[in-house]
Amino acid sequence: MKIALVGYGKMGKIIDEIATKRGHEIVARLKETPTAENLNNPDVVIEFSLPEVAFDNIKTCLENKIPVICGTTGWLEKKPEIEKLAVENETAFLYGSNFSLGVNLFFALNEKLADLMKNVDGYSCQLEEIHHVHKKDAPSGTAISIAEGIFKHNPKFDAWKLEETQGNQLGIFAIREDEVPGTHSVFYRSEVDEIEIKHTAFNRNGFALGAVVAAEWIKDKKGNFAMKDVLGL
Ligand SMILES: NC(=O)C1=CN([C@@H]2O[C@H](COP(=O)(O)OP(=O)(O)OC[C@H]3O[C@@H](n4cnc5c(N)ncnc54)[C@H](OP(=O)(O)O)[C@@H]3O)[C@@H](O)[C@H]2O)C=CC1
Ligand SMILES: O=C(O)C1=N[C@H](C(=O)O)C[C@H](O)C1
Repeated sequence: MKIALVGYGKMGKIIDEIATKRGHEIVARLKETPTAENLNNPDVVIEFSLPEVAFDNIKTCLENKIPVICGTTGWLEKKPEIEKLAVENETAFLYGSNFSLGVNLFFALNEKLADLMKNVDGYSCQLEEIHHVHKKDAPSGTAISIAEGIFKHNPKFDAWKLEETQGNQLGIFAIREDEVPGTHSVFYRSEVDEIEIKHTAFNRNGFALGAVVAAEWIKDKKGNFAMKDVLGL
């Protein structure tokens, strides 16, 4: 398969190595705005860039009828527009706040726990994410997905906010520390105990492998997808 990498920073470089080992050809490695010319006719684009450029980058790819796998976080208020473009251009789009298998299992576990806790009194809920100091957005895209998983099952919450939980707003502590690749926790605390579920990434390889697997999966599809479709979760 021919893959164009849009964004060639920490993630783009690891995706390059993994995709090449899996037999794919990398036809573009872009640190700038993609165009029909510099994309070099790929089967799929994998987009890991910056929050402020992701929307325009994805739009250009979809308008050129190229399927896009996007891992860039921090631009999601415009996702409905992108999903419309994927349909109008008869191509495919998949956004994942986190492409690792472990986090996608964690998302499912979080929803199960949220469903159990919805009728239990006496527990407060709080999220925490820890990332490296270079991260541009807060809270992380993964923390937002975890919060949305809780909203789906527990009607006590319908919005998130940074810091502490308050009323219907689920709190997310966003901590920036050294070179931490990504740690996410959900806490339910009562006066007598605490339940914690936690995912810790040891490095970025799981994110990169998931993005390549998603690119292999989406190649001949049309429409809008999520990582749970790829993994059958
Ligand atoms: N979904 C997931 O599983 C994961 C998502 N992420 C997310 O992916 C994104 C990228 O992460 P990471 O690789 O660590 O970030 P980096 O900052 O290391 O890389 C960003 C890259 O984008 C390049 N860039 C700048 N402007 C443009 C442009 N207009 N078009 C294309 N590329 C451009 C930068 O170039 P230059 O260096 O020249 O500025 C750089 O190469 C972040 O939003 C992060 O949160 C990260 C890990 C996992
Ligand atoms: O910026 C990162 O590094 C990461 N970003 C994603 C996010 O915002 O959730 C995924 C992962 O946690 C690493």
